[in-house]
Amino acid sequence: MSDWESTRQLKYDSNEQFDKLNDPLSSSIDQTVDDSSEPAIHATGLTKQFGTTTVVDGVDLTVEPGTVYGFLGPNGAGKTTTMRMLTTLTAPTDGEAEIMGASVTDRDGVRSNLGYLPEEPPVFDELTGHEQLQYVARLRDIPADEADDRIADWLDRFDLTDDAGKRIDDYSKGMRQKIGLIGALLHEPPVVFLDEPTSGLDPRAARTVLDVIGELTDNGQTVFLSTHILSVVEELADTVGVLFDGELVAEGPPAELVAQVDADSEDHGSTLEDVFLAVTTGSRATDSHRPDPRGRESTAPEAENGEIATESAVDDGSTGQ
Ligand SMILES: Nc1ncnc2c1ncn2[C@@H]1O[C@H](COP(=O)(O)OP(=O)(O)OP(=O)(O)O)[C@@H](O)[C@H]1O
Repeated sequence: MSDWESTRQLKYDSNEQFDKLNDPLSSSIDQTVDDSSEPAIHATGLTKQFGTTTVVDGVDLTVEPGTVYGFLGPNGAGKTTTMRMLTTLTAPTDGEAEIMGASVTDRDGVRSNLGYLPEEPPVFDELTGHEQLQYVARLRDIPADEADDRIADWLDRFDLTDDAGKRIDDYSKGMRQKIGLIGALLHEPPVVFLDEPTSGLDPRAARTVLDVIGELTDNGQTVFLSTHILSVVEELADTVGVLFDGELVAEGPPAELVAQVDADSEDHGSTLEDVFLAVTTGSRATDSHRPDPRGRESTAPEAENGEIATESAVDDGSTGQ
């Protein structure tokens, strides 16, 4: 086991803005899943700085179509920031990323190919659940008849039919989460980004979400899944990426990562939790030569000061829109 030190744990208010996620410009309907060999998600050197603080640092990743990519990392590692760059909600400071071959700087080209469920579901409290989904369907240019059918099916699937006429203001956290998830999937996007999709859900609803993710990939859709629930990743992910202090410090099929930790510790019976603990202990600032499970030696720069950027340096998310 390594001697890496404990990681810094920085938090911030990451409320998303509904109109940025469901923008009328992002017209989309019946996206045809691209069956070419083009990656669904491809990023090279993806970097984000807030002021002088680098929170995502040169991330390279490739996600093949029809697979689940499990995105792990400690609180404050940069997962949400990475997802916001990949979903065009914030502009990279450096590096490039493509979704289904379209650059994330090409907002219209990308947004039609993706669905995103952020940590805070983008819903209007004053609408009913049904109205909210109709609104999303209109933004996504889904024909009314088709939208009605899809909405009815999803509401039924998530046990929301009887509550669909109630204002979202009166919904529980889990009900809001379900509406947010349906909104992300309604236009059947080729690539879906899910940030803690089972958050607040009861076991039955959480199981439905996991089943749905399996069905999405069966259908050729790609799922980029950020969660702290390792059993979900173990069950679903074809590839796991672990982000730590803004760097992708481990990546591979779960079984391979586990086998590597087994080998390193000369132990058996390691789990994904052991992988997580092994690669996220210590700090990037002090471990410029920590072992890299992807076979690279870290080229981590000197210590960031670890401070949260000042207000003036905060990205308000308006960039890249
Ligand atoms: N707009 C912003 N301005 C300044 N700093 C920010 C901003 N957004 C994020 N950060 C900082 O970037 C770092 C990464 O945050 P991010 O939300 O991406 O982490 P995370 O891995 O998603 O964390 P969690 O698991 O807790 O959700 C944190 O230190 C956070 O304080």
